Amino acid sequence: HQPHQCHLILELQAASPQAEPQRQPQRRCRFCEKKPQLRRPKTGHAVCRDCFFWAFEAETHDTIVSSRMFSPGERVAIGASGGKDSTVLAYLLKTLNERHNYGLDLRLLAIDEGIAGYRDDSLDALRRTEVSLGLPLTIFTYRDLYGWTMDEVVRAAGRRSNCTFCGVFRRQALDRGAGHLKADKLATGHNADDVAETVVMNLLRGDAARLSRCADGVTHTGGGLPARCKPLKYAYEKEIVLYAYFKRLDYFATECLYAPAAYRGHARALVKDLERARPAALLHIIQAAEQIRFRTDARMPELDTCRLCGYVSSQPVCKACVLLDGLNSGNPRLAVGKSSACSAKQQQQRMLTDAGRNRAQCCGSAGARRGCSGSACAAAADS
Ligand SMILES: Nc1ncnc2c1ncn2[C@@H]1O[C@H](COP(=O)(O)OP(=O)(O)OP(=O)(O)O)[C@@H](O)[C@H]1O
Repeated sequence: HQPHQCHLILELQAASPQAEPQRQPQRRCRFCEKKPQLRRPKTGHAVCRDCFFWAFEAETHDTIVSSRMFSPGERVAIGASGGKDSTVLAYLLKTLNERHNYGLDLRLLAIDEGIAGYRDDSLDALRRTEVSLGLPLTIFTYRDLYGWTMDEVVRAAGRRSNCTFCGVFRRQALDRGAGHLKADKLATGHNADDVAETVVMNLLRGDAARLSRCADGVTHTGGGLPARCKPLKYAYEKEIVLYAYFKRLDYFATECLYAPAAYRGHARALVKDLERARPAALLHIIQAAEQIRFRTDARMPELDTCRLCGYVSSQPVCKACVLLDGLNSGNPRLAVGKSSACSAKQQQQRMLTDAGRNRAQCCGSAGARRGCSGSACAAAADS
């Protein structure tokens, strides 16, 4: 485990019953006769290691069953980065699939964004997980899908907007990867902290459309894409770290070299603060978001398909294609910036005209086979 994760473990151990003189030390685990080894960050219960495993696994099973996340016979692509959340997710899905006979065909799906010294190392950890869990791993790279690595994007666009590029590309890359694997579902390791942050962020942005679905355990993207599932949506990040630690799971613990997005950082700090004051706050934020109902006449964006790459989009041209166009035309910042509705429309119109011309000149439907890296051709290659 890397230093910052060890720090978290020490912090958690410091909060354990043995180390807390002012609290009455508990002699017995909350659920059995054994000595407690930790205090659960989520519930405050003093528990032994085995009962912690049992509770954590039972809660994940309950999340899966209560939201009817999977059906027997489905192929599930697990978005796996080699980090703690997705490593725990892969381990849990394999364990629960066998224990409860879900009947799922599990695959590991990784996206290599091309960040030297970060993703290459985490993929090494993931390859070890592939072997230890015996789940087949497929890796897609930004370089192959978009013609750019994130290191190159950062060199071209600077560090201010790197999370925008990376997030938009990764979302689509995971959809494309899952489509390639013919997966029915795409499971990700988003945990309770991630979901609570997203709820707060969407609330602060006044983004009603995203707020209405960001706390759902299963989200249907439409357009023939596999539904996205979050089996760890009620699992606290601290408990995921403890679970991985006690199970001795092999994962890569370093943060991305390109700092996290500024705005999400505010939401994260706020949520962590609230959790410190009252641990149940995370769950309450998620449960509150699940209950929100929108007026039936509220205008929601209508989902369609991008006319360039064929993936789901609420605009004629999707965000990934717009960002890619900015990079390829040497104007990456323009693509990220908040352009007026009018100039955004003009840019999309120009892209559609250019794409029509290019396709007629070089690609057609056979373009993908000839190695064109344009997004329209990449989509044709996928389909
Ligand atoms: N490069 C990737 N390849 C495949 N899946 C990914 C990748 N990056 C993120 N994901 C999926 O999205 C989830 C949330 O991503 P996020 O960027 O928040 O990472 P994280 O919280 O560090 O998770 P992890 O600990 O799994 O890396 C991950 O748990 C994983 O399922």
